[in-house]
Amino acid sequence: MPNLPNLPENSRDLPNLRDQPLRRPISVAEHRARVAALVERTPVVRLPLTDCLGLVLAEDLVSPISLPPFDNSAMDGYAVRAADLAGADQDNPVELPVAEDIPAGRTDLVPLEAGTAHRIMTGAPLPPGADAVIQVELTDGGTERVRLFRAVAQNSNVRRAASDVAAGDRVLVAGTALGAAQLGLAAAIGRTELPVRRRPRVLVLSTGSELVEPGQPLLPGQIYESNGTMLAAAVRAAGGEAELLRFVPDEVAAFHAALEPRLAHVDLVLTSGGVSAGAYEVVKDALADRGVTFTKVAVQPGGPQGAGRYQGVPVITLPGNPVSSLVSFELFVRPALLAALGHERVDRPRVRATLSQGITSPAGRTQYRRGVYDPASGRVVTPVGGPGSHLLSAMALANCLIEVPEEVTELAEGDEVAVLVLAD
Ligand SMILES: Nc1nc2c(c(=O)[nH]1)N[C@H]1C(S)=C(S)[C@@H](COP(=O)(O)OP(=O)(O)OC[C@H]3O[C@@H](n4cnc5c(N)ncnc54)[C@H](O)[C@@H]3O)O[C@H]1N2
Ligand code: MOO
Repeated sequence: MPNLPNLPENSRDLPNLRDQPLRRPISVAEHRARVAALVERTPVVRLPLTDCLGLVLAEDLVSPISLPPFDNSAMDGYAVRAADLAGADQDNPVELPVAEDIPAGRTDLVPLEAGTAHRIMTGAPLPPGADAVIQVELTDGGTERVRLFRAVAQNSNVRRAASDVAAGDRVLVAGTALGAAQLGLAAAIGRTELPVRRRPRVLVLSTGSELVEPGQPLLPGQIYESNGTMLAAAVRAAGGEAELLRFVPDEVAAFHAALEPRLAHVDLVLTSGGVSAGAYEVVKDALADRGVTFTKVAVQPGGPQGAGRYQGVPVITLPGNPVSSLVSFELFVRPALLAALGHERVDRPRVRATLSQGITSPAGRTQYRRGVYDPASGRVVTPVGGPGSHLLSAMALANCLIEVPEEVTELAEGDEVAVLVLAD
């Protein structure tokens, strides 16, 4: 019998569905704190700027140089002495000889003599003696002699050295998230590497004897493995490195054989499936009483959860239903990964919005319904799909989660709700 856990031959020997002690579920906040306490900050390393996007600066960044490093032109035009253009206008242009041509990148500076102009390009160094630049549009563009049709004030179109950054300035503080502008600034002051906390290495392990590799034919009872792809993407989007291990069957021995050789290389193990109340709960069977605590969390979706350390390595066990897996990643794992990287803000933006239609929610559980939030339409949020945790296509249409508090069982059209914004 392919792809089945070790079924006893005699069905009377089948394992029992688990006795579930009727313990009160723990709150979302409690489980979140439990997961957060498990995942430590990663060590500080120096990485090339190209590898730093989305990471967090671990030390203040001090500039060894000024920006701009030299006085330079803000326009394509002519470097002049403003006094030489006094009184110039369309009808009475001033005509000057063009003594030099200064493209950007020219490094030998010839002083500007009074009564002359240097043709100069944007970003090129201002010659000593010049105190203004007149843009080419206000001239006849001459190369030997130039007619200048406007007077200019001193310092016009001149970008002074150090007007952006002075040598010795602290340009970024430790804890800054590195996006395009911050990485651009680091390069502009001459850095090739930055000190950052390295990406947490996460083993994403999907269990389930029913799982088949996408692209292969499906037999009745089989489905394509999707949580691995999804959770690995979520890990990467949160700044982690994901190692993906799919198709671990619902057999404890196979689970251990797959997991153990990888433990030494990862900061966190993230499993999906095998944690609820069935007869073949491989993750629970393999890890309960070995450092991982399995609990019910008062949340929908994402009720059955586990967290702990196995052989010293943090393990978070997510439920197998795809929407449960991703919503619990959002609530519990993503904040922990961001904190491991040193991010100060680990939560999604939270906004108030108005429901476009009524929804219901189970008592005693915080519900996270998938929604489409449109800030342009007066902050309206529209639920997509129902509450079912298999409704992955609705999750793929959603850009937010609608939070319904534990004690609320019914909301009407027009009611105000809290929304966690996942994407624009
Ligand atoms: N008697 C009870 N049954 C269930 C309970 C309960 O409290 N009592 N909880 C339900 C809830 S809520 C959830 S969520 C699920 C969680 O179950 P498991 O974590 O054990 O997950 P599985 O049973 O392995 O799978 C659930 C579902 O998801 C599909 N799945 C699993 N892994 C993948 C994957 N990698 N890619 C795509 N799809 C996957 C799997 O085929 C199942 O359909 O338990 C409820 N039951
Ligand atoms: O809590 Mo389960 O995670 O809803 O389907």
